[in-house]
Amino acid sequence: MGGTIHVENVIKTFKGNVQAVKGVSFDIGDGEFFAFLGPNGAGKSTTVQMLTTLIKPTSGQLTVAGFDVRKDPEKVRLEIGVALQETGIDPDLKGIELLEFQARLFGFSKKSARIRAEELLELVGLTEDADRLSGKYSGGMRRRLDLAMTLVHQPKILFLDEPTTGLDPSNRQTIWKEIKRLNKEEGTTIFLTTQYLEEADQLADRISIINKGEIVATGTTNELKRTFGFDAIFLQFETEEQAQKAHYATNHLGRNVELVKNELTIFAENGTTLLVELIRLLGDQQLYPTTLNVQPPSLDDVFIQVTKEQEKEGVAYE
Ligand SMILES: Nc1ncnc2c1ncn2[C@@H]1O[C@H](COP(=O)(O)OP(=O)(O)OP(=O)(O)O)[C@@H](O)[C@H]1O
Repeated sequence: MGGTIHVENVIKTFKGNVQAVKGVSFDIGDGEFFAFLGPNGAGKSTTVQMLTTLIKPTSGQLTVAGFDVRKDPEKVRLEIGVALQETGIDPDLKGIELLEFQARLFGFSKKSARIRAEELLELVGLTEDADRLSGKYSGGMRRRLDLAMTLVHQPKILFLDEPTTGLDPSNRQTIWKEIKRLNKEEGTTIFLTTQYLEEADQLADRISIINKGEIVATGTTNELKRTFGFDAIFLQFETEEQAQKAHYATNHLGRNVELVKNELTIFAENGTTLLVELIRLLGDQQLYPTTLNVQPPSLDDVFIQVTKEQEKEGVAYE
């Protein structure tokens, strides 16, 4: 079973009949790096809280590392590490003390707790700050300490809820590097929620996007981009008049054509194939752009597309 997660038809209704999660299902394999994305209020935290045994589902099944979260929450807790948005670090304790304390909670002897604490401080680059009060740590240092705390008992699955929010690029890179290492070298299953789509794009094997309590897309980043994203062909003309003419000549191409002053953007499933026809059509009208480039879809485009389409049409993709 290892670090697997199985979620089937899970519903969570809060008091006041707020249905935060509406029949969500997904599977995560042992050692997989999974990113869970969605707009604010989509149901990400609620799902994470159910998986980490902090709240109970209204109905449906959640199995983490082979254990049912409802029947065996204690067993689940021993297999997982959880770093939530709010760090629960006591500011009046030193970095090393916090880690030793955490290790003792997981049954380490005094001596082995000290050794484990030192190992972890080294791992997250905080050895030199071991004896400083954690309350004096910077935001980035606190996040690294928080990550170290979740690793004390070598969990099979790590839940990371927005681990890099508010961090500068260099601290973000440090955290990314460590999470990547844990996943690739130690085979830790990672469940990541993040508002940085670029982070999910670079790190995750697979992504699910949740919107209004329902999963609207699941796949590798490439699959999602192929299915939901469009290439953007960007053209710039010398004058607005030329751009208007070009707009008129190419209006039927692609999915959508946008004109802003002397710039034209054509969105299409396969932009490179369309280029030949586009250049022919423009040539027929003696229209020659001063700039032309094709941009592949980004995960941002996918995100906007799947969360927007569902709002408009109530369509659910999977
Ligand atoms: N304890 C609660 N009682 C009532 N409603 C709740 C509770 N917790 C969450 N909700 C509601 O459930 C919905 C989903 O919230 P959730 O926190 O899971 O979203 P999220 O995707 O994590 O959002 P964010 O990105 O803003 O953290 C929201 O409408 C929220 O207001």
